[in-house]
Amino acid sequence: MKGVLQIKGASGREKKAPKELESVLNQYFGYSGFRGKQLEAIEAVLSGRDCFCLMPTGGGKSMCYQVPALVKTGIVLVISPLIALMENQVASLKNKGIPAEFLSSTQASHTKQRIHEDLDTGNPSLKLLYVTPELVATSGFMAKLKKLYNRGLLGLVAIDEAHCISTWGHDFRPSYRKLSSLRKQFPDIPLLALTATAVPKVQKDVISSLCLQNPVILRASFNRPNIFYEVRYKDLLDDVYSDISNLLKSSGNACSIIYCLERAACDDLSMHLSQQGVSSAAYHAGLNSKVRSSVLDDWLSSRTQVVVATVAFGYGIDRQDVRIVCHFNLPKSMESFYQESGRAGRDQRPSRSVLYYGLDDRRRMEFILRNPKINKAQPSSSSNELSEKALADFSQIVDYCESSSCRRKKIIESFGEKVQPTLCQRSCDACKHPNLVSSRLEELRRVPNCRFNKISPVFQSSVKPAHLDTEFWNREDEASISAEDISDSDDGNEVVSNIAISKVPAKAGLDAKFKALERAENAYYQGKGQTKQQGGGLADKKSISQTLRDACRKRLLDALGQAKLRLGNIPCDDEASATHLETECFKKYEKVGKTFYNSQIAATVRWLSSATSSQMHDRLHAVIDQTKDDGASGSPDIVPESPPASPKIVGTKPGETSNYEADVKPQHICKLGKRGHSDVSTEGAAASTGNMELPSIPTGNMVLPAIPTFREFLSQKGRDRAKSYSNSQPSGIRRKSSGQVDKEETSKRMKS
Ligand SMILES: Nc1ncnc2c1ncn2[C@@H]1O[C@H](COP(=O)(O)OP(=O)(O)OP(=O)(O)O)[C@@H](O)[C@H]1O
Ligand SMILES: [Mg+2]
Repeated sequence: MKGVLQIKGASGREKKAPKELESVLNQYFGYSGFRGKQLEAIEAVLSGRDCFCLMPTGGGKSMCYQVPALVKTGIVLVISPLIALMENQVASLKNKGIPAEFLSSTQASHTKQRIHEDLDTGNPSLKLLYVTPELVATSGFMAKLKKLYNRGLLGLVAIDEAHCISTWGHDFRPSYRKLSSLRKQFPDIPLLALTATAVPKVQKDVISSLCLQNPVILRASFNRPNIFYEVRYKDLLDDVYSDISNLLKSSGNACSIIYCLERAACDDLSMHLSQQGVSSAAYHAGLNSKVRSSVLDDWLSSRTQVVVATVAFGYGIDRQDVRIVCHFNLPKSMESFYQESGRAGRDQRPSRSVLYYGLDDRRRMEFILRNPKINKAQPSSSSNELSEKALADFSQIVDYCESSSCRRKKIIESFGEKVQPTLCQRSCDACKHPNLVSSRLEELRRVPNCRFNKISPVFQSSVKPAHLDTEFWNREDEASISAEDISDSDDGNEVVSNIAISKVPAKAGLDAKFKALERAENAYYQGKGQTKQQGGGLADKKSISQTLRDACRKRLLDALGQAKLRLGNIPCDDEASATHLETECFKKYEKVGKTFYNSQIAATVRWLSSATSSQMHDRLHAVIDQTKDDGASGSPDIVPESPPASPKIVGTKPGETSNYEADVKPQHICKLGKRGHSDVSTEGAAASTGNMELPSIPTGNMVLPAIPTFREFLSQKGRDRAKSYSNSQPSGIRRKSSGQVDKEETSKRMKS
């Protein structure tokens, strides 16, 4: 290699004048001066000190160990979390004529052998060696390092992405914890810990976990002044796909990254963008490595404008001129968001971060985060603690989106840094267009509450969501590390990566997803020690208790009393009628369980609040007949009112038109018994929720609450939302037609 400055002794002080260091920077990297804390970090390790260096994403942390490698005796060992990251840096160093290699199971054995042979020589040619934390933990590799150290050939150990060592960090990696022995193994070799994303608690944790001794602590500001931050609200957009594609088109084919939570969403969005004329490709761990590297190559060489990716597209992607980073789904924490959005504008030129906030996305992420796998590497942490922490981290992102105050300030303060009020200079949407942001948030608040709060038992469960296909960590890369490289690896316990692994193919149709949903629901009940309805009895928790039945009968009795007040005398015994109605509900749903039973009771109460006399008569005829037969009532026969002209909606207020009228489907028509007595079809065991209005069943002159199928239940919910959302929208706001919302929301829900 050309002109490396040779200095005696790997350890100890090897001070260099800043001018000399600058000339090395210029000679090898072509940069005229150091950025941020680079020089201080380099000087610290050259003086033999441990150093903790916190610099923003794209701040140039790599230089803090690359320059020392060129001026220091011995090899710089770089510990890095991902093979992709190592490959990328090694290739770029080699291009500059700097002898660098990485060791991983992905390399051919002859390459590995060549590297090992070089390390074994008295004077290795290598200046930088990149390895995974798993490899460092193996006894074989540690022995090799010891040999290097004993021969005075280990110059510096750099731990990149050092926040991975902390369980409080956003990408905790159990194998990083093994690095705590480095300080003891190599007492006089400087350790350099580098990270962009560490709150004060994580900073302390990193320093103590690595046992850094009297380290030089360098903290640059987290501020990325060249990034404009913006949030867009999916629920207020006509068409999020068009919005994104317009955004990308208006940027003039700029290089961009879009992050999605799920693989299927990447494929889907990439397809939509391509259809709308944006050059894009999907990238996720579900694609084979050939496809992934060709996607990456095309993007790096500008043949593709946009990569639509999961977090698999992350560390190590060092394209300097990324102009836009979009989040199509919510990131899981502010740290993840900062890392990901920080991939924009590494060349320090103006760039954008656009986060698409959706209420459904929020619920989905909350569900995922509620289900962390117990991390055995941390016996003190219960799954509840982990989940609480994850939810607390996530709430910062929700706050970022749902607040009208400066986005930049929110980001920076989340890392514990104080912010001057004048810092932003209108470089976020909230500072640039405060009125617009406030009014959008107002609109968002008018989106029905149920979107925030109503979560089905499935989504609250502690079971693994079989229908989710998310990526929080690049598993593929980890999986590619062979047993040879991983000694006693505990990555199987990794918290973040195990949260959701799909068993449903990404492109599974709606039916498959329904089935998966049902399976998840079954698993939920099993997880609760309960048996779902299939063919038999219910375990205690799900069964309909006598107390519940009595309470429901009382509820029906009250509703019946109100109905009688409204309609005048109806010749039926109240107690018997309430019992009759309750028994109907019970018979229908005793095998299914109390959720459906409760819903049916609620539907019946609503029916009682709007039924006509003739409808009451028809439904309660058995009780009325009995009353008459018993001679308990001397009232004359009821003269039925005219049947409703069109099917009515149970619970619809007088004068209110409904979207449902046209939707009553033939399969719902009840079989009529004698005198119009209904026998509601039990097809599809599902029911309304307490606040859902369901289509009634027209049966001649009678209207009964319908029992929708599971599918209808979901699409009804969509219609319901669309209706109240459109009611809540001020005129002039663009909105979807209810049918459109219905279709989209149902399919969105199913995608989740
Ligand atoms: N002094 C400098 N002057 C100009 N460009 C620099 C300088 N130092 C580094 N860079 C460039 O900045 C880019 C980002 O550097 P680097 O990858 O080291 O950032 P990082 O801090 O490690 O970011 P991340 O946190 O995302 O890993 C690289 O392309 C690098 O070559
Ligand atoms: Mg880096």
